[in-house]
Amino acid sequence: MTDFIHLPAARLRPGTVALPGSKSISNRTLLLAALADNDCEIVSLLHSDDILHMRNALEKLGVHSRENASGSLSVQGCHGRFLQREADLFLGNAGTAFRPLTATLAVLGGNYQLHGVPRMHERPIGDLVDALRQLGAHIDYRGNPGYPPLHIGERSNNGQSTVRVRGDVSSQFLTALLMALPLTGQAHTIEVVGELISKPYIDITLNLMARFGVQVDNQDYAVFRLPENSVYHAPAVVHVEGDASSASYFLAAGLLSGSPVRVSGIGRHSIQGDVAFARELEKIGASVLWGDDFIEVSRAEGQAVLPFDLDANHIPDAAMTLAVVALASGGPCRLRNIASWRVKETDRIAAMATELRKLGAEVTETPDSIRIVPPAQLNQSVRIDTYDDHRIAMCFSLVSLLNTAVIINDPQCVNKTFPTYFEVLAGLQE
Ligand SMILES: O=C(O)C1=C[C@@H](OP(=O)(O)O)[C@@H](O)[C@H](O)C1
Ligand SMILES: C=C(OP(=O)(O)O)C(=O)O
Repeated sequence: MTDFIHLPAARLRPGTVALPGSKSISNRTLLLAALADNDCEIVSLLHSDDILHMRNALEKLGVHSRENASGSLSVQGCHGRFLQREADLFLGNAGTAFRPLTATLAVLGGNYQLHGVPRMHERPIGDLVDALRQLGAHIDYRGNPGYPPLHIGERSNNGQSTVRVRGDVSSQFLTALLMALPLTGQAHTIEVVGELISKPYIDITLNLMARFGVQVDNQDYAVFRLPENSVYHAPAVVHVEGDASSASYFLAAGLLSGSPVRVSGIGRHSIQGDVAFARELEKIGASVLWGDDFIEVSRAEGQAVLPFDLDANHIPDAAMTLAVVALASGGPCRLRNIASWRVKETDRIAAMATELRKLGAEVTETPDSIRIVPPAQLNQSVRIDTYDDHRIAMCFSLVSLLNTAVIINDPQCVNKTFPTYFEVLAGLQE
């Protein structure tokens, strides 16, 4: 039986949402804290499936952590070497756990099985495996070549000091390599082959590595140099920012409803590229207020939501929210340079096209873009399928702010990054 949530057409009151922690920062911080040569307290960590997969994996690898009365998590660093040299790790559909753990375990060596949900076994990892093999890593594909599940064995030698990795399928391969290479103790150069996508996620990686004491020289996102004798050393406390991709639903709600909606936990100094979503909203009619710890979006009376044509490569996750905003724009909209959508939780270009058409939009897809012509009037009470993709569930919930009731199938898929999403959205309603 399909579970679903019925969202009646709704109006919002002005309100504030305290964002859950950033998925990208939470999983990077957990791994770096685990590898550090000291202990670290992590504040405002995200609680969701993707983070549980990383935490469970680290526990199986022998990393001790403790939840404090305040809700923070203390992690005991393992000095760049896991106690457990054999483990079977189930990582769900968490790219930010699967890719970095693959690189870390391949560099450290051992006897490890890494697997996930069926969709994870369709998400490419070959470019990362090819890069790790240049370092002498032993990795076998246990299913289809180029995809999980993987077996990781002992590393045979120190391999090359210059490693080449493709950057045009997922930036997570480069992130994984960057975080793992300091564990060799040697100097390394990474050369990125092909144009790197999703660049702002590399900024998050480099920012957090620097906070853990490892400075990487970034030459135009094409060549990265890591110094020898690097050791991760944790700051006493790391505060995880609110999740900027999760913020996109509420910021869009501010534009669509016109009622001021504020998100707290991120602000003008955020290290997450997805805060650029607010700037894109500003270009299409939003009024945006930037604080140190909040972003607020509203729309002036009489101001329309405008159509757009955007290269969204820098904000692949938040761009899905724009695809739904397009329904309110009164004209053709296009999102370009988003080929990576096809290899994420589902084929997101195909899925968004199918679901937007149910609402009456005319949609054209290419291998790396989507064009959306909104209908004069949206179809009522459409059932949106979610393809086990949290972002499809969250972005289509915004249809309820367009005088249109909508049904979202299998809404529990939001557990990947935002388990309380529908309660928080309901809390903003009049
Ligand atoms: O490094 C990260 O934290 C992420 C990188 C992005 O993936 P790609 O680099 O595959 O686009 C993004 O879509 C994902 O949700 C999180
Ligand atoms: C692509 C995403 O997830 P992952 O970290 O699994 O790649 C996402 O959250 O939109």
